[in-house]
Amino acid sequence: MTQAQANPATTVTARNVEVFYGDTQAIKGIDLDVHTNEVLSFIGPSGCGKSTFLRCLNRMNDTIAGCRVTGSIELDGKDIYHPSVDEVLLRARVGMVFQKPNPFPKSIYDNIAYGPKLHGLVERKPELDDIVESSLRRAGLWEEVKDRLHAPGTGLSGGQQQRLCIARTIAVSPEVILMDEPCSALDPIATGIIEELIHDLKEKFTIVIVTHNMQQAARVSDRTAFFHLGDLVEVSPTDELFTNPKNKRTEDYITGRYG
Ligand SMILES: Nc1ncnc2c1ncn2[C@@H]1O[C@H](COP(=O)(O)OP(=O)(O)OP(=O)(O)O)[C@@H](O)[C@H]1O
Repeated sequence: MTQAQANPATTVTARNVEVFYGDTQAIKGIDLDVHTNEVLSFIGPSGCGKSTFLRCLNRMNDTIAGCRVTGSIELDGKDIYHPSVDEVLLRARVGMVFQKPNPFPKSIYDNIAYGPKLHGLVERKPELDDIVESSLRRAGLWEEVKDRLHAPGTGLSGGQQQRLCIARTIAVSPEVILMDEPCSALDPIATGIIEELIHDLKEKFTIVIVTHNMQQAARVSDRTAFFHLGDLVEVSPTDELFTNPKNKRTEDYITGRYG
């Protein structure tokens, strides 16, 4: 085993994270490290807290009335819940792609250009053009849209729209990309394209993906975390989790005994 495998660099460190919606506890005392440049999948039965925990990682739960998060989450060793943290900047560093593609009602170009302009990442139009092109290329969409950059993003197919949303996330150079069931609204071909893209993206980004689909977790992720009733039951290298789970609850889930 190499040193890098023995001690992988960690981008996100979560300790004793609990989440409450009003008086109801959705997440119980979760400890988890997200390793740099890995793809980490969250799996588990509906309602087990995958999306809730994912949203803790860029403070999206702050936008939900009555939702309370306790414990600590650090990004590169810094507390993301510290009062001095600007949530807009945090969400640029920890970007998010949602279940349903949600391009802005703007042109393809402006969908990508919006974030870099908002965050003052560019001063001149040629630099912006470069970011738009490189983000679309990285998201595997450039060849399909390069001749219609000023057409509406909402005019693209569902799979193209999801790649546009990924390009929009990439355009502000995040460290982490959170994906909440990014393929659930897509057909199998579009899903395959996104899965290949996830594989390519991990070279540059750290990716955490919630998926309902165990085959998808097996295909795309380096490690998989199994959630059940608000607990993080097990996190293991993906092949180990599916072939040799450590926990009986994980085994019951992957063998289809519930879920
Ligand atoms: N906005 C909310 N207000 C109140 N309760 C919520 C809210 N969002 C989620 N919950 C509750 O928190 C628990 C965890 O839900 P969450 O959506 O995180 O689970 P999940 O594992 O992502 O489920 P699914 O796979 O069905 O998307 C559930 O009991 C759910 O009902």
